[in-house]
Amino acid sequence: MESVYEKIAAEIYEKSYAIIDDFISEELRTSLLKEQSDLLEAGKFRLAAVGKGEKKQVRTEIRNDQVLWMDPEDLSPFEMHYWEEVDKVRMAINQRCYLGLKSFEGHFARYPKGSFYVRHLDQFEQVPYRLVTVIIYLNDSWEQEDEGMLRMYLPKEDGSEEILDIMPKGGRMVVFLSGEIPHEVLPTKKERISITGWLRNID
Ligand SMILES: O=C(O)CCC(=O)C(=O)O
Ligand SMILES: [Fe+2]
Repeated sequence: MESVYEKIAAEIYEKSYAIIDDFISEELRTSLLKEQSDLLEAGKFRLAAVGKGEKKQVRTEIRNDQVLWMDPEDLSPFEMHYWEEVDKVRMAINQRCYLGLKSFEGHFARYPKGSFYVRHLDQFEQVPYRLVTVIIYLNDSWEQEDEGMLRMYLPKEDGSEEILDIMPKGGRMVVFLSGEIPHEVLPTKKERISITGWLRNID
């Protein structure tokens, strides 16, 4: 039988994105959510920046979420568990798509009520090594009226775009090619928690 990792890889190969519900167990989801809220309370989150290196700056008209980067050298047991799962996704994508993915970087993200992230690509000049975006949502519950959708703009053969809105339901994983799918986070009506990361072709 095809594993969930192989299924993700096959979908990435076929359509450049994959959405998998219940990718992590409820136990791991609630543990990561609790960890996030403890870190937030400890004042560890910062307003997210855009750009990289000298061009890095906080621009709240572009994005106004708060993030906490994970330290690969100092992962908590739950973070480690999640990274191991992501590593299986990495290997499956390499087998199927030959992307030569070598490592992962990621951060917790908290979108307070009213926050958003306007349309962008995750791969840009300063971060060409980001090949695959991997997001896991940690929210306890999410309803249509909470908004805060991830809106993906899927490029079509005729040059037009198809819009796909995805609810940030807890346990749901979204994977897509960082350089190919523009996307945005629509303004959220409720606090919205996730881990966003990127598989890279560098160590
Ligand atoms: O949280 C999401 O749904 C997407 C976040 C995002 O686009 C990013 O952090 O680059
Ligand atoms: Fe993004």
